[in-house]
Amino acid sequence: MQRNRMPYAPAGQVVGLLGGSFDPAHDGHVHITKAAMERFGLDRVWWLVSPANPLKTRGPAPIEDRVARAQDVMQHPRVTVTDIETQLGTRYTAKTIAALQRLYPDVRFVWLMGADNLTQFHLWQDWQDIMARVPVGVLARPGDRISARLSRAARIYRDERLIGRAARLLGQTQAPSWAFTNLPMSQSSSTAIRATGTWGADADKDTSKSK
Ligand SMILES: Nc1ncnc2c1ncn2[C@@H]1O[C@H](COP(=O)(O)OP(=O)(O)OP(=O)(O)O)[C@@H](O)[C@H]1O
Ligand SMILES: O=C(O)c1ccc[n+]([C@@H]2O[C@H](COP(=O)([O-])O)[C@@H](O)[C@H]2O)c1
Repeated sequence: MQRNRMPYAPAGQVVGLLGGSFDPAHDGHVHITKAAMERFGLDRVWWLVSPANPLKTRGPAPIEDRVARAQDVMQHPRVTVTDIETQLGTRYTAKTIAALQRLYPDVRFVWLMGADNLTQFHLWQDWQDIMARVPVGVLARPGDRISARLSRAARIYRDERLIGRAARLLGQTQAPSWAFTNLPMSQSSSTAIRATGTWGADADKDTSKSK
């Protein structure tokens, strides 16, 4: 893990940021990461294993455990699993992105998320500041394709959406801009894994989505 060490990215590269609880990481995360690199023209992706999602009431497993699992699951030369938010002392995405832009002024960042997060994106702290700072790449997720497209963020930023092949230029565009990509969808979810009782101290008690 890049513990106490910030990851490297050469000047001019486009780095996708996939923030998540990763409680635990699964093949759906791997699938959208590879798809995002290809569909959005990213040079690298950094996974930001979150100290805790501000909108989730359920406390996640210890970050060391989540990072270790994420590193087992995600092995790719252009993907780095990080605990950047713990190092920066940030929990809110807007603050994390602002800090990264200060630290890496020559790198272009793209925020990545599944369609379920676009649906509630307008509830995130300073979400319009995130839109103003970085292009956003959204990946289809089972059950959330329609609600994401009807979401408040999608409606407000309707004219800033890159359609079709233009999405490959996402990292080169000036924010606000965003793209939604359809892809063969993965049914995997951390909630489902926790429900099997194979992950986390309280996994067999937690069978419901805690968002
Ligand atoms: N199967 C999937 N398809 C598309 N996006 C996904 C998928 N699984 C996770 N994501 C996205 O990856 C990011 C991190 O997800 P997260 O760590 O919360 O996993 P999760 O499976 O959604 O967890 P939980 O079930 O606990 O809510 C989020 O932006 C989420 O939307
Ligand atoms: O900044 C916020 O207000 C905010 C609210 C909800 C979620 N997020 C971030 O969204 C990412 C996805 O969270 P999760 O729990 O769905 O994997 C993760 O990086 C969270 O920190 C951020």
